Amino acid sequence: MSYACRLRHALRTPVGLTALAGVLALALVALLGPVVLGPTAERVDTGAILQGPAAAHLLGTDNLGRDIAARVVVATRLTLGLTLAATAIGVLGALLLGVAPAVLDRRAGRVVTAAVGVLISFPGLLFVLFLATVFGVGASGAVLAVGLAMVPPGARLVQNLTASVAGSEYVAAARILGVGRLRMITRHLLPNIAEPCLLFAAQAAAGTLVAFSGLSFLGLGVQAPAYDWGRLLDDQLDRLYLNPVAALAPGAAVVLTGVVFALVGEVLAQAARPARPTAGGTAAAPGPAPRPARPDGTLLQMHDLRVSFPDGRRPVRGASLSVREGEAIGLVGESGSGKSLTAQAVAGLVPSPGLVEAGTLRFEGRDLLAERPRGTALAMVFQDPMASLNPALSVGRQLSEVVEVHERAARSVAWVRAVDRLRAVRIPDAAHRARQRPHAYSGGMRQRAVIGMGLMGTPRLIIADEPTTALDVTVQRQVLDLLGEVRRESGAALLLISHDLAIVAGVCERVLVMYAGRIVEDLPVADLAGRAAHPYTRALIGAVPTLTTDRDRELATIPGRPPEPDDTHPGCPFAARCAHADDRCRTDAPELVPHGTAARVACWHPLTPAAPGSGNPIPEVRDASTTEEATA
Ligand SMILES: Nc1ncnc2c1ncn2[C@@H]1O[C@H](COP(=O)(O)OP(=O)(O)OP(=O)(O)O)[C@@H](O)[C@H]1O
Repeated sequence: MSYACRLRHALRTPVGLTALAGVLALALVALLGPVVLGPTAERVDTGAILQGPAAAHLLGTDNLGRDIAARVVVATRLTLGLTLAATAIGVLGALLLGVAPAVLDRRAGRVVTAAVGVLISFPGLLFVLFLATVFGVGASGAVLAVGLAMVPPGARLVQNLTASVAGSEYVAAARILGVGRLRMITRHLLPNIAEPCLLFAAQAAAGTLVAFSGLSFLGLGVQAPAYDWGRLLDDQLDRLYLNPVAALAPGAAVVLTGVVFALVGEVLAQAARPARPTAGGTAAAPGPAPRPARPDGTLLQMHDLRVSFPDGRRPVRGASLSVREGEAIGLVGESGSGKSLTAQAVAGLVPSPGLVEAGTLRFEGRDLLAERPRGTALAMVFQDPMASLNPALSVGRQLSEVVEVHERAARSVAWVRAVDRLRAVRIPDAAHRARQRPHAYSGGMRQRAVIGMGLMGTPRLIIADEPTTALDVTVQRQVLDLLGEVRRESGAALLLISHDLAIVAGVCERVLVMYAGRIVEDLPVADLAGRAAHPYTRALIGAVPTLTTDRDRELATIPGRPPEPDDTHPGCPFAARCAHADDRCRTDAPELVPHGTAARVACWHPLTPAAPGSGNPIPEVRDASTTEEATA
């Protein structure tokens, strides 16, 4: 549903109708008031000075005999005009300073954040009075003072909101897509923070009205002969006990208008509220023309990859792997072993302040430490499809954007391709569904849409990081089948990250086992059951439930815990949990070296192949029934 549709819907609610009536009434009074009652409000009548309420003068008269009711009505235009001008300054300033840290480079962003932090520490009222004095007494000085005083708290709010959106996967995906700063702000950041920002703007308008009236009341705002509600309040306050209605009327006008502003904010925010979804993501990166991969067909070449953080954590400690054209490789390991960071290092998505170093990190022959992967050659599918889809954009728009940005394709052409790709990933009624936003999709459909997004270009490698973990077991199989199909049809290679050996065994040809930031074994899937040589791989296999697992026995678990990412012990990281470890294992770390004809292992005491039939057969892909049995 478009914003206009949601706004129409919100306006039909009781709050919406009240807000609409209030806005219409204010607009009417502001437009027609000075025209109809202007002469009455200005007419001096020395014969009727300081009169109380009567039929001729509903709220009485002032010290020049002017009709107070007419003056309150006429003052509406100036009061609203000044309030809206100050609010516009405040909101614009808040948006500019609030979004800046997310799009500027890190140092400039920090300066802006620090400046806002300093400004916000001044009490608001003092800040207004200080600025009003700086800009001079008068309406324009007061507009600037009130507007600028609103900037620091607004900017802090926008900064916080932007930071949460900027950390999402769809923004990361857009960033490596090469989406420009302006587009990033208008398409990805602002639409997703619109709801709280609109509420803030409405509250700010109400606050501005009060602040403005306060300044005029203090004699720092509007100056005679001009008048707004604040000035009228000031004029009548000393007669509060003689003619209370004359003093209260401008105050009541301020309160009622503030209520209308608040209602308007609620309606706008309601219309901007994205129905909260769930999402995963696809990322593809920009770059020049394709370069052939290495002649031996190696697409991704990684040697001694290290990812570290300034706090001393070193979650990836020398991972080495290679992926050849069209190959499907599974990367398995316990939670925290560094699988995701390895994938993020390839895509250039390691979160700040993580440091990525490597002996070699090449994709299509291109050094990834120096340049980004080419165009749409690399597609990423993340775990949570909702986090990688922008909740404020239709799914079709998000897919089209990939080719609009990369191939400068016309919108209509990009849209046709988006619908086609959604159809390819079996989204039913794709033409209609493309116009919907992600919340209207089921979890499985979202993940399929994310895979479709990866297919908008010409991916040579798809990195799927736990793509089925967030999904219901019944749709896991569909998504895995789809990944396999996509790979066969597009010829792309697949790096499938999972903590679940069964999933990897069902989809991949080769398995890499990761432990404490290193690859400890690399072997064909067919060898998993009987020929795994690393004790850790054997233990992982032993922990996989199968259809023949005795339900009355507890599943095998690996005793002990993996080392923490800041652990500095020398030797094999698995030594403390390994039944075969000796002194050498505890002091020297083994390298990943060839083992047999088709495998590599990092172990001083690789195990000999298990006797035929004694290995734990890995079930193809755990489906709903197996999982239920396993957990029963
Ligand atoms: N942004 C970060 N800052 C500091 N440490 C981090 C950060 N991201 C990850 N780590 C550390 O790196 C370790 C490995 O993280 P990673 O996400 O790569 O593990 P994983 O094997 O993918 O595990 P999981 O299956 O749970 O996602 C984590 O345990 C954490 O200690």
